[in-house]
Amino acid sequence: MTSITLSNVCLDYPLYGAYDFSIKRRLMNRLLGEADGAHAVRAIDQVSLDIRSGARIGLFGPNGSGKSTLLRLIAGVYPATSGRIEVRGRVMPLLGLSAGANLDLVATDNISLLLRIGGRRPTPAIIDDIWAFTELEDRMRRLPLRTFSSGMLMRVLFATATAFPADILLLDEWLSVVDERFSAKAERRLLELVDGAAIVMLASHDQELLRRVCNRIVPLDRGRIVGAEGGGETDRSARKLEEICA
Ligand SMILES: Nc1ncnc2c1ncn2[C@@H]1O[C@H](COP(=O)(O)OP(=O)(O)OP(=O)(O)O)[C@@H](O)[C@H]1O
Repeated sequence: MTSITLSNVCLDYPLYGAYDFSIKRRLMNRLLGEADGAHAVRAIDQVSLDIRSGARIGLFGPNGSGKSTLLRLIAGVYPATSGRIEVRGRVMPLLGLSAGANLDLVATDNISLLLRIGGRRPTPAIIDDIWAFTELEDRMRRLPLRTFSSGMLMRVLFATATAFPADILLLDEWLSVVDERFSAKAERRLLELVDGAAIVMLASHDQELLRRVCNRIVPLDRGRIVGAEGGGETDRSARKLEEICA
């Protein structure tokens, strides 16, 4: 049974670097009237969620409310500072351009690496299929990813992450960088995966997209779930989205 359970989960990002401890920085803090000692920002604050098969969760909230961080916690990119996270099922995270890729490695090595991280064996046929989906020139296979434009990079990461079906899809504002034609093709592939997945979690500011895809909205603000969040049918959640956006 595919499921995601979070119990009182918190995540603090450490802020400190050597600069925070310098005399100059402390002096500046005094002059600006800021207190010494704030070395972490709490991005997720006591979040509890119980998500079962069939859930299409929309994470909604203002910039910095914790949507991306929550998805990264569930994907296992970050460990929780406190609380408990239990994920049952094969997870496919599409979390943005910085997640998972090694920009100094050539494109095909990145594809192999990402497949292995996902528990798949990268055969030449699988890599050929993934590359064909990107529609990029063949010579680019052997170039390091740092030489790719953000749209090209997104094509490679998207094609790799979506090459196989998954039980749980985690999507963070995904298709905004690619050009229109690839975006349409990618959306078709994504919608097929959404149909096949047991659980989908989508972070977005796009109310229309959330309305179309989700049957439950989790509104976040400053790392907390706000309002009377609860599971429910599409119409209840859609109404709730209207209320949240009002
Ligand atoms: N690497 C980081 N180091 C320190 N603080 C961070 C880091 N990443 C995010 N934060 C902080 O954590 C909080 C939550 O950020 P997060 O990116 O999860 O929000 P979000 O809801 O996805 O925002 P947006 O809608 O702008 O994408 C914010 O206060 C942000 O400043």
